[in-house]
Amino acid sequence: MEIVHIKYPDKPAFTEGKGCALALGFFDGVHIGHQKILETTKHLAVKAGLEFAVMTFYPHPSTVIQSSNVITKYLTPMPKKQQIFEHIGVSKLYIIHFDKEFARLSHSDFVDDYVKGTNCKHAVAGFDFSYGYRGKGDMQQLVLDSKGEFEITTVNKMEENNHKISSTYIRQLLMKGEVNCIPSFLGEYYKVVANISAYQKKQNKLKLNVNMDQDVFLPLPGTYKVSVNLNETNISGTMIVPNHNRSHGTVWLFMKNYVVLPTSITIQFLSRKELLSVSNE
Ligand SMILES: Cc1cc2nc3c(=O)[nH]c(=O)nc-3n(C[C@H](O)[C@H](O)[C@H](O)COP(=O)(O)O)c2cc1C
Ligand SMILES: Nc1ncnc2c1ncn2[C@@H]1O[C@H](COP(=O)(O)OP(=O)(O)OP(=O)(O)O)[C@@H](O)[C@H]1O
Repeated sequence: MEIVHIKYPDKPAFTEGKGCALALGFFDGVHIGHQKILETTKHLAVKAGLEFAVMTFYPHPSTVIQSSNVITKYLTPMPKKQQIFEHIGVSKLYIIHFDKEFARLSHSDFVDDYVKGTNCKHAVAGFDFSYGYRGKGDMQQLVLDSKGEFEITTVNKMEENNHKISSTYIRQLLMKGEVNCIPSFLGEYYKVVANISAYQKKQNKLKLNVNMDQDVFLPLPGTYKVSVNLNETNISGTMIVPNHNRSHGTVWLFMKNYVVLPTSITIQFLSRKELLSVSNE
Protein backbone atom coordinates (compact mmCIF):
# COMPACT_ATOMS: atom_id res chain seq x y z
CA MET A 1 0.00 0.00 0.00
CA GLU A 2 1.34 3.41 -0.99
CA ILE A 3 0.86 6.10 1.65
CA VAL A 4 0.69 9.75 0.58
CA HIS A 5 0.89 12.38 3.34
CA ILE A 6 -0.46 15.77 2.32
CA LYS A 7 -0.37 19.04 4.24
CA TYR A 8 -2.28 22.08 2.97
CA PRO A 9 -1.58 24.02 0.73
CA ASP A 10 -0.07 20.95 -0.97
CA LYS A 11 -2.56 18.80 -2.86
CA PRO A 12 -2.44 15.35 -4.41
CA ALA A 13 -0.24 15.39 -7.50
CA PHE A 14 -2.65 14.50 -10.31
CA THR A 15 -1.41 11.65 -12.46
CA GLU A 16 -3.07 10.37 -15.62
CA GLY A 17 -3.79 6.64 -15.69
CA LYS A 18 -6.59 4.31 -14.79
CA GLY A 19 -7.85 6.51 -11.94
CA CYS A 20 -9.21 5.39 -8.60
CA ALA A 21 -12.30 4.49 -6.63
CA LEU A 22 -11.93 6.64 -3.51
CA ALA A 23 -13.45 6.03 -0.06
CA LEU A 24 -13.76 9.18 2.08
CA GLY A 25 -13.90 9.56 5.84
CA PHE A 26 -12.08 9.62 9.15
CA PHE A 27 -12.70 5.90 9.85
CA ASP A 28 -11.75 5.64 13.55
CA GLY A 29 -12.18 2.01 14.57
CA VAL A 30 -12.80 0.80 11.02
CA HIS A 31 -16.09 -0.53 12.37
CA ILE A 32 -18.80 -2.47 10.50
CA GLY A 33 -20.17 0.74 8.88
CA HIS A 34 -16.68 1.74 7.70
CA GLN A 35 -16.03 -1.82 6.46
CA LYS A 36 -19.15 -1.55 4.28
CA ILE A 37 -17.79 1.69 2.72
CA LEU A 38 -14.42 0.05 2.09
CA GLU A 39 -15.88 -3.18 0.66
CA THR A 40 -18.17 -1.17 -1.63
CA THR A 41 -15.19 0.87 -2.86
CA LYS A 42 -13.07 -2.23 -3.41
CA HIS A 43 -15.87 -3.91 -5.35
CA LEU A 44 -16.36 -0.84 -7.58
CA ALA A 45 -12.59 -0.56 -8.15
CA VAL A 46 -12.25 -4.21 -9.19
CA LYS A 47 -15.33 -4.03 -11.45
CA ALA A 48 -14.12 -0.91 -13.28
CA GLY A 49 -10.38 -1.67 -13.28
CA LEU A 50 -9.60 1.26 -10.96
CA GLU A 51 -7.10 1.63 -8.14
CA PHE A 52 -8.63 1.15 -4.66
CA ALA A 53 -7.84 4.33 -2.71
CA VAL A 54 -8.83 5.88 0.63
CA MET A 55 -8.66 9.51 1.71
CA THR A 56 -8.58 10.08 5.45
CA PHE A 57 -7.61 12.91 7.78
CA TYR A 58 -5.31 13.25 10.78
CA PRO A 59 -5.59 14.44 13.53
CA HIS A 60 -9.32 14.29 14.24
CA PRO A 61 -11.14 17.42 12.92
CA SER A 62 -12.45 18.10 16.46
CA THR A 63 -8.90 19.07 17.51
CA VAL A 64 -8.93 22.15 15.28
CA ILE A 65 -12.57 23.19 15.03
CA GLN A 66 -14.69 24.44 17.94
CA SER A 67 -16.06 21.29 19.44
CA SER A 68 -17.39 20.29 22.83
CA ASN A 69 -15.80 16.86 22.47
CA VAL A 70 -12.16 16.99 21.35
CA ILE A 71 -10.91 13.58 20.27
CA THR A 72 -7.23 12.92 20.94
CA LYS A 73 -7.48 9.20 21.79
CA TYR A 74 -8.30 6.78 19.04
CA LEU A 75 -9.92 3.36 18.71
CA THR A 76 -7.45 2.82 15.88
CA PRO A 77 -4.37 5.05 16.18
CA MET A 78 -2.92 5.76 12.73
CA PRO A 79 -0.41 2.83 12.55
CA LYS A 80 -3.19 0.35 13.35
CA LYS A 81 -5.59 2.01 10.89
CA GLN A 82 -2.93 1.72 8.18
CA GLN A 83 -2.50 -1.99 8.93
CA ILE A 84 -6.26 -2.55 8.64
CA PHE A 85 -6.48 -0.65 5.34
CA GLU A 86 -3.57 -2.66 3.97
CA HIS A 87 -5.21 -5.92 5.09
CA ILE A 88 -8.48 -4.93 3.34
CA GLY A 89 -6.51 -4.40 0.12
CA VAL A 90 -6.30 -0.59 -0.16
CA SER A 91 -3.60 0.21 -2.69
CA LYS A 92 -3.23 3.97 -2.08
CA LEU A 93 -3.90 5.81 1.18
CA TYR A 94 -4.06 9.62 1.27
CA ILE A 95 -3.61 11.04 4.78
CA ILE A 96 -4.52 14.73 4.82
CA HIS A 97 -3.08 16.67 7.75
CA PHE A 98 -6.16 18.29 9.27
CA ASP A 99 -5.24 21.80 10.43
CA LYS A 100 -7.01 25.17 10.69
CA GLU A 101 -6.02 26.22 7.17
CA PHE A 102 -7.30 22.99 5.64
CA ALA A 103 -10.56 23.25 7.65
CA ARG A 104 -11.23 26.65 6.00
CA LEU A 105 -11.18 25.16 2.51
CA SER A 106 -14.60 25.40 0.82
CA HIS A 107 -16.45 22.23 -0.15
CA SER A 108 -15.98 22.95 -3.86
CA ASP A 109 -12.24 23.64 -3.52
CA PHE A 110 -11.82 20.41 -1.56
CA VAL A 111 -13.47 18.46 -4.37
CA ASP A 112 -11.62 20.32 -7.17
CA ASP A 113 -8.16 20.15 -5.60
CA TYR A 114 -8.18 17.09 -3.37
CA VAL A 115 -10.79 14.59 -4.62
CA LYS A 116 -10.21 15.27 -8.31
CA GLY A 117 -6.46 15.56 -7.60
CA THR A 118 -6.43 11.81 -6.91
CA ASN A 119 -7.82 11.16 -10.43
CA CYS A 120 -10.96 9.88 -8.72
CA LYS A 121 -13.44 8.22 -11.07
CA HIS A 122 -15.78 7.03 -8.33
CA ALA A 123 -16.15 8.49 -4.82
CA VAL A 124 -17.72 6.44 -2.03
CA ALA A 125 -18.86 7.65 1.40
CA GLY A 126 -21.62 7.10 3.90
CA PHE A 127 -25.00 8.85 4.04
CA ASP A 128 -23.71 11.35 6.66
CA PHE A 129 -20.26 12.18 5.24
CA SER A 130 -19.52 15.91 5.46
CA TYR A 131 -16.67 17.98 4.08
CA GLY A 132 -15.50 21.52 3.52
CA TYR A 133 -15.65 24.67 5.66
CA ARG A 134 -18.13 24.22 8.53
CA GLY A 135 -18.87 20.73 7.17
CA LYS A 136 -21.21 22.35 4.60
CA GLY A 137 -20.62 19.72 1.93
CA ASP A 138 -22.73 16.56 2.11
CA MET A 139 -23.46 13.70 -0.28
CA GLN A 140 -25.96 15.80 -2.28
CA GLN A 141 -23.44 18.62 -2.53
CA LEU A 142 -20.82 16.11 -3.66
CA VAL A 143 -22.97 15.33 -6.72
CA LEU A 144 -22.97 19.06 -7.59
CA ASP A 145 -19.28 19.56 -6.77
CA SER A 146 -18.27 16.58 -8.92
CA LYS A 147 -19.62 18.44 -12.00
CA GLY A 148 -20.18 15.02 -13.53
CA GLU A 149 -16.46 14.27 -13.60
CA PHE A 150 -16.70 11.24 -11.32
CA GLU A 151 -19.41 8.90 -10.11
CA ILE A 152 -20.69 8.82 -6.55
CA THR A 153 -21.99 5.99 -4.39
CA THR A 154 -23.63 6.72 -1.04
CA VAL A 155 -23.71 3.87 1.47
CA ASN A 156 -26.92 3.74 3.52
CA LYS A 157 -26.94 3.93 7.31
CA MET A 158 -25.88 0.70 8.98
CA GLU A 159 -27.53 0.15 12.34
CA GLU A 160 -27.43 -2.37 15.16
CA ASN A 161 -30.11 -2.49 17.89
CA ASN A 162 -31.51 0.83 16.58
CA HIS A 163 -28.14 2.56 17.03
CA LYS A 164 -26.18 3.92 14.09
CA ILE A 165 -22.93 1.97 14.06
CA SER A 166 -20.46 4.77 14.83
CA SER A 167 -17.10 5.48 16.40
CA THR A 168 -18.94 7.70 18.90
CA TYR A 169 -21.22 4.87 20.05
CA ILE A 170 -18.28 2.43 20.35
CA ARG A 171 -16.44 5.01 22.52
CA GLN A 172 -19.57 5.36 24.68
CA LEU A 173 -19.74 1.59 25.21
CA LEU A 174 -16.04 1.53 26.16
CA MET A 175 -16.54 4.46 28.57
CA LYS A 176 -19.25 2.37 30.30
CA GLY A 177 -17.00 -0.72 30.35
CA GLU A 178 -19.46 -2.61 28.13
CA VAL A 179 -16.70 -4.25 26.11
CA ASN A 180 -18.79 -7.41 25.65
CA CYS A 181 -21.20 -5.43 23.38
CA ILE A 182 -18.45 -4.13 21.10
CA PRO A 183 -18.28 -6.96 18.48
CA SER A 184 -21.80 -6.19 17.13
CA PHE A 185 -20.54 -2.72 16.17
CA LEU A 186 -16.81 -3.18 15.57
CA GLY A 187 -16.98 -6.66 14.04
CA GLU A 188 -14.62 -8.04 16.69
CA TYR A 189 -13.65 -7.50 20.34
CA TYR A 190 -11.86 -4.25 21.14
CA LYS A 191 -8.08 -4.68 21.02
CA VAL A 192 -5.16 -2.51 22.12
CA VAL A 193 -1.45 -2.92 21.50
CA ALA A 194 0.70 -2.71 24.65
CA ASN A 195 4.42 -2.80 25.34
CA ILE A 196 5.63 -5.07 28.12
CA SER A 197 7.75 -3.02 30.56
CA ALA A 198 8.26 -5.73 33.21
CA TYR A 199 7.09 -9.23 34.04
CA GLN A 200 7.06 -11.64 36.99
CA LYS A 201 6.24 -15.34 37.07
CA LYS A 202 4.02 -16.43 40.00
CA GLN A 203 3.13 -20.15 40.01
CA ASN A 204 0.99 -20.67 36.92
CA LYS A 205 0.41 -16.96 36.47
CA LEU A 206 2.45 -14.41 34.62
CA LYS A 207 2.15 -10.80 35.74
CA LEU A 208 2.90 -8.25 33.03
CA ASN A 209 3.30 -4.52 33.47
CA VAL A 210 2.25 -2.93 30.21
CA ASN A 211 2.25 0.54 28.63
CA MET A 212 -0.10 1.73 25.94
CA ASP A 213 0.58 4.72 23.67
CA GLN A 214 -0.93 8.01 24.89
CA ASP A 215 -3.31 8.21 21.90
CA VAL A 216 -4.95 4.83 22.58
CA PHE A 217 -8.56 4.96 23.78
CA LEU A 218 -8.93 2.81 26.92
CA PRO A 219 -12.12 1.45 28.45
CA LEU A 220 -13.53 2.50 31.83
CA PRO A 221 -11.08 1.78 34.69
CA GLY A 222 -11.69 -1.67 36.13
CA THR A 223 -10.83 -5.32 35.86
CA TYR A 224 -11.42 -7.04 32.55
CA LYS A 225 -11.40 -10.58 31.27
CA VAL A 226 -8.95 -10.44 28.36
CA SER A 227 -7.32 -12.67 25.80
CA VAL A 228 -3.73 -12.25 24.58
CA ASN A 229 -2.30 -13.98 21.55
CA LEU A 230 1.12 -15.47 22.36
CA ASN A 231 2.90 -17.70 19.84
CA GLU A 232 -0.36 -18.12 17.93
CA THR A 233 -2.22 -19.35 21.03
CA ASN A 234 -4.91 -17.32 22.76
CA ILE A 235 -4.12 -17.09 26.48
CA SER A 236 -6.87 -16.06 28.89
CA GLY A 237 -6.13 -13.49 31.51
CA THR A 238 -7.20 -10.47 33.48
CA MET A 239 -6.28 -6.86 32.92
CA ILE A 240 -6.51 -4.00 35.36
CA VAL A 241 -7.09 -0.63 33.70
CA PRO A 242 -6.20 1.83 36.46
CA ASN A 243 -7.94 5.10 37.37
CA HIS A 244 -4.77 7.13 37.20
CA ASN A 245 -1.79 6.70 34.90
CA ARG A 246 -4.28 5.34 32.42
CA SER A 247 -1.67 4.32 29.89
CA HIS A 248 -0.13 1.79 32.30
CA GLY A 249 -1.87 -1.45 33.11
CA THR A 250 -1.35 -4.83 34.70
CA VAL A 251 -2.15 -8.04 32.90
CA TRP A 252 -2.28 -11.47 34.56
CA LEU A 253 -2.03 -14.40 32.20
CA PHE A 254 -2.88 -17.94 33.23
CA MET A 255 -0.03 -19.96 31.71
CA LYS A 256 0.88 -23.61 32.05
CA ASN A 257 4.11 -23.41 30.09
CA TYR A 258 6.93 -20.95 29.82
CA VAL A 259 6.92 -18.85 26.65
CA VAL A 260 9.40 -16.36 25.26
CA LEU A 261 7.66 -13.02 25.63
CA PRO A 262 7.55 -10.56 22.75
CA THR A 263 8.15 -6.85 23.44
CA SER A 264 4.56 -5.96 22.61
CA ILE A 265 1.24 -7.79 22.81
CA THR A 266 -2.31 -7.26 21.59
CA ILE A 267 -4.87 -7.35 24.39
CA GLN A 268 -8.45 -8.24 23.52
CA PHE A 269 -11.11 -7.04 25.98
CA LEU A 270 -13.82 -9.70 26.44
CA SER A 271 -15.89 -8.52 29.43
CA ARG A 272 -15.69 -6.35 32.54
CA LYS A 273 -15.56 -8.08 35.90
CA GLU A 274 -17.96 -5.79 37.76
CA LEU A 275 -17.38 -7.20 41.21
CA LEU A 276 -13.62 -7.03 41.42
CA SER A 277 -12.15 -3.89 42.92
CA VAL A 278 -10.27 -1.38 40.79
CA SER A 279 -6.61 -1.22 41.64
CA ASN A 280 -3.95 1.30 40.78
CA GLU A 281 -1.29 -1.38 40.92
C1 LIG B 1 -11.76 20.58 3.39
C2 LIG B 1 -12.48 20.25 4.68
C3 LIG B 1 -12.83 21.29 5.53
C4 LIG B 1 -13.53 21.01 6.71
N1 LIG B 1 -13.90 22.05 7.53
C5 LIG B 1 -14.67 21.79 8.61
C6 LIG B 1 -15.17 22.85 9.45
O1 LIG B 1 -14.92 24.04 9.22
N2 LIG B 1 -15.95 22.53 10.51
C7 LIG B 1 -16.27 21.23 10.80
O2 LIG B 1 -17.01 20.98 11.75
N3 LIG B 1 -15.78 20.21 10.06
C8 LIG B 1 -15.02 20.46 8.98
N4 LIG B 1 -14.55 19.43 8.21
C9 LIG B 1 -14.70 18.05 8.74
C10 LIG B 1 -15.87 17.32 8.14
O3 LIG B 1 -17.06 17.87 8.67
C11 LIG B 1 -15.76 15.81 8.51
O4 LIG B 1 -15.65 15.61 9.89
C12 LIG B 1 -14.56 15.14 7.85
O5 LIG B 1 -14.59 15.43 6.48
C13 LIG B 1 -14.56 13.63 8.06
O6 LIG B 1 -15.76 13.11 7.62
P1 LIG B 1 -16.50 12.00 8.45
O7 LIG B 1 -16.52 12.51 9.87
O8 LIG B 1 -17.88 11.92 7.85
O9 LIG B 1 -15.68 10.80 8.29
C14 LIG B 1 -13.86 19.68 7.03
C15 LIG B 1 -13.49 18.64 6.17
C16 LIG B 1 -12.82 18.91 5.00
C17 LIG B 1 -12.46 17.76 4.10
N1 LIG C 1 -23.20 3.31 10.28
C1 LIG C 1 -22.76 3.77 9.10
N2 LIG C 1 -23.40 3.44 7.99
C2 LIG C 1 -22.98 3.90 6.77
N3 LIG C 1 -21.91 4.72 6.62
C3 LIG C 1 -21.22 5.07 7.72
C4 LIG C 1 -21.61 4.62 9.02
N4 LIG C 1 -20.75 5.14 9.93
C5 LIG C 1 -19.86 5.88 9.22
N5 LIG C 1 -20.14 5.85 7.91
C6 LIG C 1 -19.39 6.51 6.84
O1 LIG C 1 -18.02 6.16 7.00
C7 LIG C 1 -17.16 7.25 6.67
C8 LIG C 1 -16.32 7.63 7.87
O2 LIG C 1 -17.21 8.16 8.85
P1 LIG C 1 -16.79 8.65 10.27
O3 LIG C 1 -15.33 8.49 10.42
O4 LIG C 1 -17.39 9.99 10.57
O5 LIG C 1 -17.50 7.52 11.16
P2 LIG C 1 -18.50 7.64 12.37
O6 LIG C 1 -18.52 6.29 12.96
O7 LIG C 1 -19.81 8.22 11.92
O8 LIG C 1 -17.73 8.64 13.33
P3 LIG C 1 -18.31 9.60 14.46
O9 LIG C 1 -19.09 8.77 15.41
O10 LIG C 1 -17.05 10.18 15.06
O11 LIG C 1 -19.15 10.62 13.73
C9 LIG C 1 -18.09 8.38 6.23
O12 LIG C 1 -18.19 8.31 4.83
C10 LIG C 1 -19.40 8.03 6.92
O13 LIG C 1 -20.52 8.59 6.26
